[in-house]
Order: sequence, then structure tokens, then C-alpha cells
Amino acid sequence: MTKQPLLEIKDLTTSFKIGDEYYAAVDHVSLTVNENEVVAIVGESGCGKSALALSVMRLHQEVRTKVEGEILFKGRNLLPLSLSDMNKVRGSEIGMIFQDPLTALNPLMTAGKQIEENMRNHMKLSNKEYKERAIELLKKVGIRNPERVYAMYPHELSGGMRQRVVIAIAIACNPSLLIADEPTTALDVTIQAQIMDLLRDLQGQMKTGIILITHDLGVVAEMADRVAVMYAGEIVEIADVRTIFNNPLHPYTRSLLNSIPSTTEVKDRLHVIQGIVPSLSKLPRAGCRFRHRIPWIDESVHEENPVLREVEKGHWVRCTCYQHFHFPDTVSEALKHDIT
Ligand SMILES: Nc1ncnc2c1ncn2[C@@H]1O[C@H](COP(=O)(O)OP(=O)(O)OP(=O)(O)O)[C@@H](O)[C@H]1O
Repeated sequence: MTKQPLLEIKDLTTSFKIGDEYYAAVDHVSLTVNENEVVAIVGESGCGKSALALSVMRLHQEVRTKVEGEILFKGRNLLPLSLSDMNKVRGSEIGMIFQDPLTALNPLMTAGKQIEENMRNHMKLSNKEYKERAIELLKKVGIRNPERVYAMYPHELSGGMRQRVVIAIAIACNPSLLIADEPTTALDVTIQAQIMDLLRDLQGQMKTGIILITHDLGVVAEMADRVAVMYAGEIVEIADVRTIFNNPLHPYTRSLLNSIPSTTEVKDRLHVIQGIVPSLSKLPRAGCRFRHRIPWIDESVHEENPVLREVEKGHWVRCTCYQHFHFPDTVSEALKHDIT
């Protein structure tokens, strides 16, 4: 069965005003999410993942943000839509799950009323039906005593319960796309797995497309169909999940995978990713943006204007430097470049 594109992000550039200048946090990014497909976006903090997600939802502050390109949702470009048309899409056809459930919820409204509020904006039901559906949704997201939780305020709920309520709000109108931005980072480790299991179950039942933004490569391996790796505002590699884990090519993807702690193998500290993503105004804009973090690789192997190239069906990589990449061979090589 061929998959239909649900979301097509075309040449998206999102820039923020800092001082008098605009700087692109998302730089000419194109990405497709098909129906019933989970696309993970991975990369370190500051790579532009949230800026990308918020652009799809059009949740950036308009005064200091420029969003250029096209975001086609079911074929319709979301960027030129009026606010009222965008509000019809947001929360109904596209649901969003934020990092921190406490800030995502209204502290002055009960869980049940917040779920109902989203439905009231998009669905015509009777008061009784809104309530029944809200309780049904609380049950669906794994809350055992939904009638009780319906009447509770966010501060009366644990972090995991709050995130379940956020998920209930996000799925209340049966969206065809969910955007989950680090949905478990604000939660205890023990609860994280439960929330990811819930998301996976819901995705299976509802066949929703999902953009899953995460640092957790374990979650990616379990949940994603395809993976886009972002570095410094650009996608540097994109492929199906199996290819990313079995045949990663870009030096950044390889470094990310290498930095996962292993329980079976003692990792050489030289193989752990070095340095940090530069701040937005200091991002390298010319050439291979990752080259500064792999200084032991000869400069000449980087392309001047690296573009994403399809190296095998569905597997795209930016910059041919991957053909020459290796981790530092020796301590002296690492020391020479001050990277230990
Ligand atoms: N409103 C804003 N104004 C100015 N700069 C911003 C704004 N929002 C984000 N940035 C900058 O844009 C870059 C990308 O940020 P973004 O939040 O998208 O990164 P991220 O990959 O999602 O990181 P994290 O995993 O920490 O959420 C960062 O340098 C960030 O500081």
C-alpha cells in the first residue's frame, strides 16, 4: 500500500530576530510525513527541532519570527492561512503534545473541562456528550479512575497523569497528525516508558501520523518509521529507522549513535561527541556545518555547498565528508585536536 503524504514541509526557513538581524534556526528544511507514519527528528539541543515543530503549528511570536517556505497539510499550505482558519486546523486536525505538561495545562481548569474545551472549539455535541467523551478519552489514555480525574485540577495530578491529560486533549478531535515535542523529558524516568508505550498504542489504534521530537534514541528505535537527523538548522541525514541504526553515514549521525551508553561494550571516551551546537547567531552558515566538531578530518573532504543527496533509495545524506569520516584513531590524534 503506498503511503499518502499528510504533511509536506518544503524549503522551510524559520528565522528569529536577535538585535537587528534575523538568524535562521531552521534553514531550508524539507520533510514529508505520510499518513500513519512516525517520523522522528533527532539532534542535540539547539539544532532547531522545536523551531520546526512550532512553525508547523504556527505558534511562533509573529513579530520577531520569519517563517518562509511551504507547509502543506493534506495539500493545503498552512502558512498563509488566516488565524481563524489556522485555529480550525490546530487542536483538531493537528494535535500537539508539549515537553512540559504543567505549562501546557491551564492551572485554573479541571482536566475534564480542558479536554471539553478543545472539543467545543471543533465539534458540535451536547453537554452530556462532551462530558462522556472527555471521560472516555481519559480512559483511553490509561487513567484508571477517569470520573474522578475529570474533576481534578492539574496541581492535584502527578506529572505522568498530567501528560496523559495533555495527550487526551491532543487526541480529542481525532487528529490525523500529532506533533510530540520531547513528550517525556519533564517526567520521571519510570513514567517516561509508560507515556511512550501509551503514545505507541494510540498511534497503532488511531493510525495517526506523528512527528516525534526526542533526544532518546532508544525511543526512536522503538517507535519511528523514519528518522531525520538535524544539525545546526539543517537535516543532515534522513532514512528509515533501520538504515539509520544499521548504516548511519553522516559523521553527526554516527557521533550521536556512538554517544549512546552501552551496557555490553566499554566505550572509548574519544568516541563520545565533542563540543556543543553553537548559539544561533554564531552558527556556521557556509560549507559543512559539522566540520568544526570533527577537526581531525581533513578540511578538503567537505563540500563547499553541501546538499542532501539520495545515496540509496530513501536514504539522504548531506556533504560527501561521510565518505572519509572516522573517529579519532588514537589518543594522540584526539589530543592534537584538543578533543578529549
Ligand atoms: N524565539 C526565539 N528567539 C531567538 N532565538 C530562538 C528562539 N527560539 C529558539 N531560538 C534559538 O534557535 C535555535 C534552535 O532552537 P530550538 O528550540 O528549535 O532547538 P531544539 O533543537 O528544539 O533544542 P531543544 O532540544 O533544547 O528543545 C537555538 O539556538 C535557540 O536558542
